[in-house]
Amino acid sequence: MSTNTEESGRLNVAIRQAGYDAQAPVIRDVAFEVRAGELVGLIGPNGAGKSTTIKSILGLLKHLEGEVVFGGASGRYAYVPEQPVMYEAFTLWEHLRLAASAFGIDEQTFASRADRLLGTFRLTNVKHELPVTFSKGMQQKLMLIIGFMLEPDIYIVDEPFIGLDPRATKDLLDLLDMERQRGAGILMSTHVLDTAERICDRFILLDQGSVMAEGTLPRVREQAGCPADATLFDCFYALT
Ligand SMILES: Nc1ncnc2c1ncn2[C@@H]1O[C@H](COP(=O)(O)OP(=O)(O)OP(=O)(O)O)[C@@H](O)[C@H]1O
Repeated sequence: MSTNTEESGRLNVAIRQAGYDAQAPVIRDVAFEVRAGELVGLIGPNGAGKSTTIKSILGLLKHLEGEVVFGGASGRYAYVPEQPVMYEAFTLWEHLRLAASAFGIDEQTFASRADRLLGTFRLTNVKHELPVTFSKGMQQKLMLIIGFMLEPDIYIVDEPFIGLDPRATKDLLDLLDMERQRGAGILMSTHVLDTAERICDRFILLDQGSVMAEGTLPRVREQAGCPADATLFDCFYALT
C-alpha cells in the first residue's frame, strides 16, 4: 500500500491475486480505480470476493500479489465495516473521541463534527450511553458517524444499507452525496442493487473472484448483453 501526493480522493487497485492461503487465491486480476468525487459500487453474489477485495485494499490479507495506491497527500481513508466493532466499556461519545484522536483531529473540530453527525443520525440523546446496548441499526450508524467524522479522501464502505431504517438510509445517501461533492472517492460494496443503480457513477461486478463487468450502467449492459432498458439487477442476473 502506498500514497502519492498529487491525486487526492483517488484509489487505484491492481490485484493480480489475493486470498487466505498462498496455494488457493480467492480473487484474480481485480483491477479498477475510484476517481475523486466518484461513487463506485462493488457488487456480486455471495462469495464473489467483495470482502476479500476490500480486505486486500485495507492491507489485511497476508497473501496478496499486486498494488493498491491511495491518492492524496495524507492518503487518508475511512473504512466503514458491515459488522460494527465496539469497545464494551466506552460510551458512544468516547468511541467518537477515540477515533478523532487516532486521526489527529483537534478537539473543537471533533466536537462540532460529532455533534452535527449525531444530530443527523438522531443519536444525540444516547451519546453518553454504551453502544454495545444499541440496536443493530444504531450500531451501524455509529460506524458511519466515525467514518464521516474523519472527512477522509477515500471511503471504503461495506454494505451500509442493511439494518438502516428508511430515514437513516436517506441521511446516509445525502451524506455520501455531500462527500462526493467535497471530492472524496467512495468505494461501496452492496447487495441493494436498486439503490446502487440510482446513486453509483460506475460499477465493478465480481463473480468467482474476477471482474465480470465494469463501468457505467450502459457499459455494464453492453458487457452483459442486455438491452438499453435493462436494470442493474437484470445485468447482474445475466452475468452471474
Ligand atoms: N477468512 C477466510 N478464510 C478462508 N476463505 C475465506 C475467508 N473469507 C472468505 N473466504 C472465501 O473467499 C471467497 C470469497 O468470499 P468473500 O467473503 O470475499 O465474498 P463476498 O463477495 O464478500 O460475499 P458476501 O456477499 O456473501 O459477503 C469465498 O469462497 C469464501 O469462502
